[in-house]
Amino acid sequence: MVKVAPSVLSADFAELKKDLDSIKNCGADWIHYDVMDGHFVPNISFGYSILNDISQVTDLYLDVHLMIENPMKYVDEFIKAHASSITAHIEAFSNEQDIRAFIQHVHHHGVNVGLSIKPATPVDTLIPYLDDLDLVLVMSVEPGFGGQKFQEQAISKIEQLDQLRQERSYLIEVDGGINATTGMLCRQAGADVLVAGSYVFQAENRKEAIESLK
Ligand SMILES: O=C(CO)[C@H](O)[C@H](O)COP(=O)(O)O
Repeated sequence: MVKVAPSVLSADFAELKKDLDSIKNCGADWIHYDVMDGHFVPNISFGYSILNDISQVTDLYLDVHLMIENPMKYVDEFIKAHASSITAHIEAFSNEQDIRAFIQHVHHHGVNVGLSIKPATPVDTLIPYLDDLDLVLVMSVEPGFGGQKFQEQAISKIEQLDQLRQERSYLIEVDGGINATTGMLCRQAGADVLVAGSYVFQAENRKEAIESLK
């Protein structure tokens, strides 16, 4: 069954513990944690200290999505803050050696590792690394903000990633503009994890929203 990963970017930060408990009770599988630095994307969110606090009050899988320049500079802080997986953007690296070093480093610490692609980045850029990844994150909006419209080209990317893998060697995750309709299209294309921010957190009934994605 598909996993649902509500993005805490859309949570009420003054009521974070309450919101985390609410999405767990409503059937969320993972927490998606969007880290934005104001450079790689034009928005600033939160860092590793808040992740560490969250890790003390939930047992949900902590799916960290780094939308930052120089991911290697901060990765140890997110490992120490109990990330379950750490995904960085392939566009944030300047060469293949740095990408391989990042993957090896995260794995060395027993944490799952992923690479993400922006809407304009082709799946082919990921091919050299796929055998070493636990997760591939397809952005279906331009990273930076919640509440944007789903970009359809994500579907063919998910299909391509599904064809490239054997025995679900890596999970395919999709993020941005996910609701019951777009979520269904992504599932049919082969997605395993649906990130949903506004659709879950702004729903009148979060349980129904999460169930509609599953
Ligand atoms: O990574 C993100 C933005 O960069 C968010 O996770 C994503 O946009 C989810 O929000 P929504 O479901 O409201 O589109």
